[in-house]
Amino acid sequence: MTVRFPKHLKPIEPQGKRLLQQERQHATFDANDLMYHIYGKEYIERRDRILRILENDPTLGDKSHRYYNGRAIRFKKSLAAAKRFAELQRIHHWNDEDFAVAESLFDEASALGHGSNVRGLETTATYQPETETFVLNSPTLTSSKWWIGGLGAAANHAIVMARLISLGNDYGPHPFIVQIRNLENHEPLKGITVGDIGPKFGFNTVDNGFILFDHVHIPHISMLARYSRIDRKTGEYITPPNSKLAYGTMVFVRANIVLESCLVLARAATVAIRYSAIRVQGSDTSNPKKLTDADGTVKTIETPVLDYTMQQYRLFPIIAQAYACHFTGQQMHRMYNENQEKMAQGDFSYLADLHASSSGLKSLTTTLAVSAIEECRRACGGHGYSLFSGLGHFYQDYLPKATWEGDNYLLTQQTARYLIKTMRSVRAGKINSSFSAQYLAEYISSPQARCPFVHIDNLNNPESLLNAFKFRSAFLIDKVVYALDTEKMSWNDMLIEIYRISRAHCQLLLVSNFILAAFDKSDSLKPGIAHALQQVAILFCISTLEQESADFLTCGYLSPEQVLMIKRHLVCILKSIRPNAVALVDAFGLPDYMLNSALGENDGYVYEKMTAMAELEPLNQAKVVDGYEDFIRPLIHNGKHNWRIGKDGVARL
Ligand SMILES: Cc1cc2nc3c(=O)[nH]c(=O)nc-3n(C[C@H](O)[C@H](O)[C@H](O)COP(=O)(O)OP(=O)(O)OC[C@H]3O[C@@H](n4cnc5c(N)ncnc54)[C@H](O)[C@@H]3O)c2cc1C
Repeated sequence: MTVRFPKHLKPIEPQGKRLLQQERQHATFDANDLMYHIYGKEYIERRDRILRILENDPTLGDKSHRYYNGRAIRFKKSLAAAKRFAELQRIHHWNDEDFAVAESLFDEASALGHGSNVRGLETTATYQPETETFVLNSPTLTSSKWWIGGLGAAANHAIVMARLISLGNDYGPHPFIVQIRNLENHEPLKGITVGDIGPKFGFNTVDNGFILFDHVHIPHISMLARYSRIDRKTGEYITPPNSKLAYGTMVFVRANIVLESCLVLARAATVAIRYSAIRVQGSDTSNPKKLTDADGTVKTIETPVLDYTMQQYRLFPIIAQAYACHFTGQQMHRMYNENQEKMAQGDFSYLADLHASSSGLKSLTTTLAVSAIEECRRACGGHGYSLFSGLGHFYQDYLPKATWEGDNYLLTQQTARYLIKTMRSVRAGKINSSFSAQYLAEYISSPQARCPFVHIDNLNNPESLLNAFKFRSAFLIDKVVYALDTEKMSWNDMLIEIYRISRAHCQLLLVSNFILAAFDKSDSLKPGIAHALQQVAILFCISTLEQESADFLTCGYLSPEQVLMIKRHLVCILKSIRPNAVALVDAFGLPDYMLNSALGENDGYVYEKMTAMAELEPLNQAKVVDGYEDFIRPLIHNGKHNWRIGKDGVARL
């Protein structure tokens, strides 16, 4: 006997499906048009083709088990999923892009899906010309590699970063590919201590591992030697043609992280916006909600929480951030490709700017995405805390993005170092064509500039908004340069400001790319879409301005009156975006299979899905819980002298 909800009960009217339909009817543009614009037809066709395969697959089709199982079962299922992915790749001839799309749709980190790149500080790889082997050794407990994805239980090989030592010289960290387990029985090879690091906040379907090496010999060919190598016979170190080449790859990885941040922001926003359109609470007496029935009668209903300005203030900027990250990620990919072409011709002039910006953008966009998931969870009220919201595991698994691929605070130092250097060059009269050098030069030529906003309409001018962000960033950089060079402050004393200048520069990049995509190319867009995107771009600028108003006031570019005007205008923009809120998240085109959320799915059957999922809860698979006889009954029956139980089971005094 299991716990079941009475089948005849329905949610109170109006139901979620109708409310979402009404939202969609009121939008000023077609969400599909915008979806095709942002992703392109080819991507959507590819995604839909792969989605059909995944949804119908016996191993990958059903994600419901994720909510009810502990680590051991989920880990085993993730191994099965990884195996199935490999089979599907073979069966359907998926290329790398297909595979990446499939992984993003399945959306659960899996043991086999993650290679590991190991940062080694103390581990050494000492070359022995006489045996033509490197000797891998971990001299201390702290040299143990930790956190390596897929290593704990599954991997047979690892890429190990170790300090390369040859002929008595230490050449610093280099990568080696090392077999770690026996391919017959999966036991660790001699001299290798390897295992799982234990449970984590999230990401528990991945076996992050530790490893130690005790004088393990690996052949000469194990060293990954694209850029630098060791002569097999003599042990001589042969240096890379250009040490900067590896930075190009980092830019590529970070461009993908920015695009992924878009997906994360979009996913959290989709759940929270759709649910907020369905969730009704109280009534906005100044503007009661009306709903038109099929027969034309107009009824007043409770207010969907999405109509409350505070909900809009919390959620609409997240939609805007998602679009900003999308256009910036695309722009980074374009610049990465351009840079690769230039580097192939020996021109490295783009690289420093691109690398610095990519570091700061990784930090900013993943920080935005982490806080957006939590904000969206809270915006869903109590149900946001249920795993059925689809936000819980998603949040837990996304959190480490703020730490890996460069800790988000540490990374900003790379960006700031470049910006500081560029400011010094520009002050010395050396101005190049990079975006950074250009806006720093503008500031130096006019450090007393003030914002020209006098009327609320001026706040819709993208050019003026962009100038405000340029001025604020340049001002902050200039002040840090002054503090370091003239006041002789230490780098450590300036770390807080250093973080701020990276943040300011990267917010400027997001603003600039979004404005470019929404305004400069608007001729190629359908008018409805262009207008909607432009509103969202303005919202992004204004809400960021409002959040960072302390900086804009400090630099003197904005006056307190202008900041007040911005705050008031923000409420107007929220109102103007309100009719398009659901369409704007629909345009992200995230399939239900990926959202895996009772609150956020496309059809709006929130309460039906919550109850159906509650029925699957293991505790509900019996009407009387396991443990009743041992732990609950003795407690209750302790006081039995005070009461009696009737035949109907009802207690009476
Ligand atoms: C889920 C997960 C999976 C991972 N998977 C892998 C993997 O597959 N392969 C792999 O190699 N690694 C992996 N890692 C490790 C990850 O890359 C590192 O944890 C990350 O780079 C941060 O380094 P750390 O832990 O040494 O932090 P630390 O450098 O010790 O940082 C601790 C704190 O000190 C601050 N700090 C450190 N140095 C400075 C400084 N110079 N100035 C100012 N502040 C500073 C940081 O901002 C941070 O707040 C994974 C981590 C996690 C959480």
